[in-house]
Order: sequence, then structure tokens, then C-alpha cells
Amino acid sequence: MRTGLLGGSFNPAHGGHRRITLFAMTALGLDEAWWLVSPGNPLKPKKGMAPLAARLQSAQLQARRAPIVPTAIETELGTRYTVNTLGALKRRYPTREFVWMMGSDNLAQFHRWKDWRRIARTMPIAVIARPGYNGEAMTSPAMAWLRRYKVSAARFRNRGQWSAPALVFMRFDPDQRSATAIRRANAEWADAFRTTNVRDPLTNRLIASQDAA
Ligand SMILES: Nc1ncnc2c1ncn2[C@@H]1O[C@H](COP(=O)(O)OP(=O)(O)OP(=O)(O)O)[C@@H](O)[C@H]1O
Ligand SMILES: O=C(O)c1ccc[n+]([C@@H]2O[C@H](COP(=O)([O-])O)[C@@H](O)[C@H]2O)c1
Repeated sequence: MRTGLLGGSFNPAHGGHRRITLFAMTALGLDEAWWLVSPGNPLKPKKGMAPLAARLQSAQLQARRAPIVPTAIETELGTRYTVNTLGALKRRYPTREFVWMMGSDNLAQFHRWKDWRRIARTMPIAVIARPGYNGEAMTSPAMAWLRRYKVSAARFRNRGQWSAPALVFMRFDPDQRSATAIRRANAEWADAFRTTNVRDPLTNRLIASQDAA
């Protein structure tokens, strides 16, 4: 089972997440994708972060009728840093093949993440070009190290077994959408989800609406 992992705040999820995920699934030959709705990005301020239940529900809405599973599994794993999350997922699902997916805005910052080289050694990384960030990503400190592991999506898709480090850089039709723009237009987007508890389909845990971000 080849599974793409897209981690994010999803504050809220939007059509851009769905579109880049579906494109990446085709390009990389994935069976499914999991959206890891983060209990708290270690580099992002808590202020303005909607409760986890609201963000998970917005992800469920965007993922409907697609082979995308939104989950808050990091609450169960007790991990916040990606390096720890990916290690725990590999231990929990030893027969799955995982690829870490992220937009190029995150590649530009990747050298600030905890143990980022260890992340790259844990599983392949697939980066999706994002308008406004590609130049910075290409010249980033992490890319200076990662570029020697670059492989095309076609070669990656046809590999018998995945190995890491590997870096796939993908350019689809650019998608301008962002959660920041949505919050700017509607700061109260989470109100619609304020009172609803939500079941995590992967862990079967109930995430209560009043749980903090
Ligand atoms: N339009 C897009 N094009 C490419 N990648 C995207 C796009 N939107 C989101 N992503 C990627 O999806 C993942 C999750 O994104 P996230 O939940 O942070 O949404 P966001 O729109 O980037 O939010 P914000 O504007 O609050 O930073 C990240 O790896 C991000 O780079
Ligand atoms: O592990 C880290 O140091 C780290 C630093 C910044 C972001 N991340 C992860 O990157 C993903 C994208 O985060 P965000 O909030 O930009 O959507 C999400 O899964 C975060 O947990 C991870």
C-alpha cells in the first residue's frame, strides 16, 4: 500500500489541498493519501488556530469521495515534530510504503525543522510547487543537501521498492489557494463546526469540539 502523507494545520482545509493531493497521487502512483491534521505545528503561533475538531471536519469535507483520509493521529501518537511522527507511523504500519508530501513553502523552511535530515532518511519526500515560493525553495539550505537525491516522478512511481533519501519535485497547474486567504475573508469559518464532535477514521478516537487547537 503506497500512502502519501500531507501534514498541515488545515486551518481550514481548502480545495488546493484536495487538488494537489489528487495530482500527486496520480504522479506518484499512490493508493491513498493521509492528511495529518496537526494538533499544533511547532513553528506556528497558537493564536488564530481553530480547534482541532473544526480543522479535522473541514478536512473531511474537502476529502469527501476521494481516497484521502484526514486524521489527527498525532494526538494518539503523542508526537508534534514530524521526525517523531514519521518514525512512529513506520513502526505502527510496517508494511506500508510512505512518502512525505509538502508544498514548496515548507521546503523553503525545511532546514528549520527538527532533525530534517533524519526525516529525509526516514522516507522519500515529494514537494509540490506553490506559487510565490519555488525560487526560495530551490535555493534553500535543505535543497542544497537534498538535490543530490532528486528523482523524477515517473522514475519514482516505477521503482520496485522505495528508498530514502529521495526527492521528487512536482509542478502541476499552480494553485493559488491558501488557508491564510480564507481566514482573511472569513475569520469566523470555524463557527460552523464549534459544537460538533468528530470521529477520527484512522484511530477511531473521538475528537471533542471543545478540545483546544
Ligand atoms: N496551493 C497550494 N499549493 C501547493 N501546496 C500547498 C497549497 N496549499 C497548501 N499546500 C501545502 O499543503 C500542506 C498543508 O498546508 P496548510 O494546512 O498549512 O495550508 P496553507 O494554505 O499553507 O495554510 P496557511 O496559509 O495558514 O499557512 C503544506 O505542505 C502546504 O505547503
Ligand atoms: O517537525 C518540525 O520541526 C516541523 C516544523 C514545522 C512544520 N512541521 C509540520 O509540517 C506540516 C505543515 O505544517 P503547516 O502548519 O505549515 O501546515 C505539519 O505536519 C507540521 O507539523 C514540522
